[in-house]
Amino acid sequence: MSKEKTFAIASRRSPLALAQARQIQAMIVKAAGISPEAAPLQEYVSSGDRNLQGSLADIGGKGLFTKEIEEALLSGAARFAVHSMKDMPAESPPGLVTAAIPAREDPRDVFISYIAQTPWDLPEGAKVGTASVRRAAQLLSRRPDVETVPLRGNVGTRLDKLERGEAAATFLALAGLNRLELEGHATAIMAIDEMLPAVGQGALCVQTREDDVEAREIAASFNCAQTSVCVIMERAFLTGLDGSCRTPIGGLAIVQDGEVRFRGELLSLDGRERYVTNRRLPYTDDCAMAAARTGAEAALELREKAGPDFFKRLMG
Ligand SMILES: NCc1[nH]cc(CCC(=O)O)c1CC(=O)O
Repeated sequence: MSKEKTFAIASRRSPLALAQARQIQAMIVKAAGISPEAAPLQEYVSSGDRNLQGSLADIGGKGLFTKEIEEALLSGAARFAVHSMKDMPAESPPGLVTAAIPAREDPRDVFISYIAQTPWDLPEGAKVGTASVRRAAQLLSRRPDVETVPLRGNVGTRLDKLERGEAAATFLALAGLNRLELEGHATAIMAIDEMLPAVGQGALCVQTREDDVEAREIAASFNCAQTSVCVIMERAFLTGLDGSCRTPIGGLAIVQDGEVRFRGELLSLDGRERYVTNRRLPYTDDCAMAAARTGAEAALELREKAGPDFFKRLMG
């Protein structure tokens, strides 16, 4: 491939975003046979990173962390963008596509605390810091006595806040800790049936302009077919329920023994209501459409289980 061309990669400026972008940079360099200088990282400060007060749900939900980067792609300033799949809105903005979903990192959450080994042996009434309505509801469903308090900021900031005693414990995605080589901070890894991860957790989204055939071809070479199918199923599930970030929703698909195995759950904010669905689909080379259908059906099942007033109660 041509050595004159540059393939700038747009990323958020947080340490995690940059670590993710560097991983993708290595894949691009290898796939395109270019030098790292031909695929420089470009850093952007997103509106989500600038407004760290309040809860994520209050300041505008999904899309918050991706807008500036998408503009860089559309203007041609960058050829690739790297995002956490978990932070991506349901639909691609006009003119952009998801060109690759590389192999997923560990999707599980970890528990971090200086005073307890697991969430189940926290002292009564302990303050647990999390800005995630999902993690809060999942915790409260089994530990209704604990108090959840907001804990915001990037991974490093949250670890610092915990150390300073702003909360007795917190939860973080293991994928993020692994990418930052901070996994030593984990006190315990949460089992999937204790804390079902967020849809897309641990997966990355490599975005390009729709008409950038060259960039799309490079990205396609490191797409992971299995991860893509899993993410398609999970995101169809999320879209079928609510993509706003304001509803406690977990969803994870895994390819195992020739099947895509999906588990999804919907909770009330206080964790007292919890609705679960499990699905299986034979895994084939062309099961993406069926995966999307399965995810949507799972969402419909939970809508029916939760009842017509569930979302009204949630907001009210
Ligand atoms: N919402 C922020 C965010 N987006 C992606 C990750 C972790 C990495 C991943 O899930 O791929 C995190 C931090 C966290 O939840 O601990």
